[in-house]
Amino acid sequence: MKPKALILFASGTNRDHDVSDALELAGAETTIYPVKYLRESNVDWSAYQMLIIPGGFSYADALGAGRLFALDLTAYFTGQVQNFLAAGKPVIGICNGFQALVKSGILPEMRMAGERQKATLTFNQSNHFECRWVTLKPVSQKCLWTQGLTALIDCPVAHGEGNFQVSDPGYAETLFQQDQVALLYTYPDGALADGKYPMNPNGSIRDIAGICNQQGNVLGLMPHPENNIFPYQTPDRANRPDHFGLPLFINGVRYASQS
Ligand SMILES: NC(=O)CC[C@H](N)C(=O)O
Repeated sequence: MKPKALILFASGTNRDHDVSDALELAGAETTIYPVKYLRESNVDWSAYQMLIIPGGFSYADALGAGRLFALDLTAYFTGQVQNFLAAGKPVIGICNGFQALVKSGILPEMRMAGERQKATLTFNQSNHFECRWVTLKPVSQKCLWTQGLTALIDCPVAHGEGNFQVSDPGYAETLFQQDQVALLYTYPDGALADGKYPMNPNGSIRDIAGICNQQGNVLGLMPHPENNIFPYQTPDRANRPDHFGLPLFINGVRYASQS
């Protein structure tokens, strides 16, 4: 049976159909629900095996990108989200979704009440919106989404607040040691970006493009692998035919169908 993916939509979300296409191509059945509808209905989230928080400009990025979407997750849907996390089901937040997962305290690890935030996503170092293609190296073997991926992924970024930073400089190293760094920004040949712009498009510490939680089921990433799933989407498809974003979604769907 195809695993069912629940895709959340808030006003201003715009990559919901893109991620839906990627997941369906990877073998899932998807439903896009406006959070407004979810608040007013009694949809049973436990009928879904995957939870997706897509990219966009939810609530016009008011008070900081992803912050109000984060409130949806922690205020309106606390129980459903906690159940998803506790069950170890695959969860992915892409770009605005990553911002929501970080600002809700779900990533990098579940934040307890009163605990200090260990990481954030802030304004790009360039001080402007970055819309460009980047190359990613999948790293984490703990993260179910990136486990076993060997090929680099080419895909676009499109964000103003994608600069991943940590409150304690040592914490970035901890994330590496705990195998929570899922994806890194690299040069097109896979060499680390080493902070160099534009390979690292936003100034993220240690070239971190995506992280997972300690359990490895929740992935958050700034770039958009869902926008490189068909050959015609790649600007350099003659030379780089093997750097699609689809394998990441196949991993998530495979895991969901086994559990
Ligand atoms: N593509 C996106 O999800 C963008 C996220 C957010 N609106 C930003 O600009 O940072």
